[in-house]
Amino acid sequence: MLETRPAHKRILLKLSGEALMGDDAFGINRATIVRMVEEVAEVVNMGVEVAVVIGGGNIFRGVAGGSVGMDRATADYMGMLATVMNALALADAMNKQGLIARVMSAIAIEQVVEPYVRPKALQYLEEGKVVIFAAGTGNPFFTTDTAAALRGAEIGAELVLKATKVDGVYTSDPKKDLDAKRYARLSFDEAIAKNLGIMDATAFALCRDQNLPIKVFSIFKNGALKRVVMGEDEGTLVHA
Ligand SMILES: Nc1ncnc2c1ncn2[C@@H]1O[C@H](COP(=O)(O)OP(=O)(O)O)[C@@H](O)[C@H]1O
Ligand SMILES: O=c1ccn([C@@H]2O[C@H](COP(=O)(O)OP(=O)(O)O)[C@@H](O)[C@H]2O)c(=O)[nH]1
Repeated sequence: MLETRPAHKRILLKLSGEALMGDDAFGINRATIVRMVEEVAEVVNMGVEVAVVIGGGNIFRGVAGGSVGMDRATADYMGMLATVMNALALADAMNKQGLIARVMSAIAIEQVVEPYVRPKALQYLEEGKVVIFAAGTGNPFFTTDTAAALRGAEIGAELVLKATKVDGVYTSDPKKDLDAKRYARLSFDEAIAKNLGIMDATAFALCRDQNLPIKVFSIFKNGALKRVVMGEDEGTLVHA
C-alpha cells in the first residue's frame, strides 16, 4: 500500500530566484509564482511545517551588468535586497492562495518586513504559518543556498530542499555537458571533493557538519515537491 503520510514534519525549501522568471528575461513571472505556491500549499495542507529561503538571481541579474566593477560587498547587498522583493511577492501570492505567510529579513528594514528572530520563526512554524526568510544570511560573500543550510539548521528542519532549474545533481553541469549522469544519491564529501557546481561548498559543508540532508529537485516538474515530502524517489539526495 502507498504511504499517505508525509515523510517529514518540518522542511526548509530553497526556491531559486532565477526560476521565478519563468520564460521572462528577468523579474517575477506571475503564472510561475502562482504554480510554485500551489505546490507549497499542497504540502502545507498535509500538515508539513514549511520555511522558505528565496533567492534573488531573477532581479539581481537585471543589475548585474551595472554591477561590473562594483565593490563586491555592495553588489551583494543589492542581491540581498532583491531577495526581499521576491519574498514580498511570494508572501503575497501565498496569502492569496489561502496560506498565512510571514516574511523575516536578515537585514533590518522594519517598515517593510519584520526582522529575523529565531524563536518567533519557530512559533510561526508551530502555528502552521509559512515563514519566508529574506535577505539571505545578511552577509555579503554568501549565497542563499548557504542561508538555506543555516536557517535549516537553526529551525531544526529534517531536510533542506533545493528546488532549482535541473532535476538533481549530475556528474557535471547538465546544461553544458549532454553526457552528464544524474546521481540518485551521493555523500557531502563526494559533492565537495568533486566540486559539483549545483551548490556552493559552504552550504554543503554546513549541512554535512549538522547532519542535515539536502534534496535537489526540479522546480519545473509538477508534483515534485510533494513527492519529495512523501519520501518518494525524486531528484538527488545529498547525505552525510
Ligand atoms: N553537477 C551539477 N549538477 C547539477 N547542476 C549543476 C551542476 N553543476 C552546475 N550545475 C548548474 O547549477 C545550476 C543550479 O545552481 P544555481 O544557478 O545556483 O541555482 P539556483 O538559482 O537554484 O540557486 C543548474 O541550473 C545547473 O546548470
Ligand atoms: O547570504 C547572502 C545571500 C545572498 N547574497 C547575494 O544575493 C544574491 C542573490 O542570491 P542567490 O544568487 O543565491 O539567488 P538565486 O541563485 O537563488 O537566484 C547573491 O548573488 C549574492 O550577491 C549575499 O550576498 N549573501
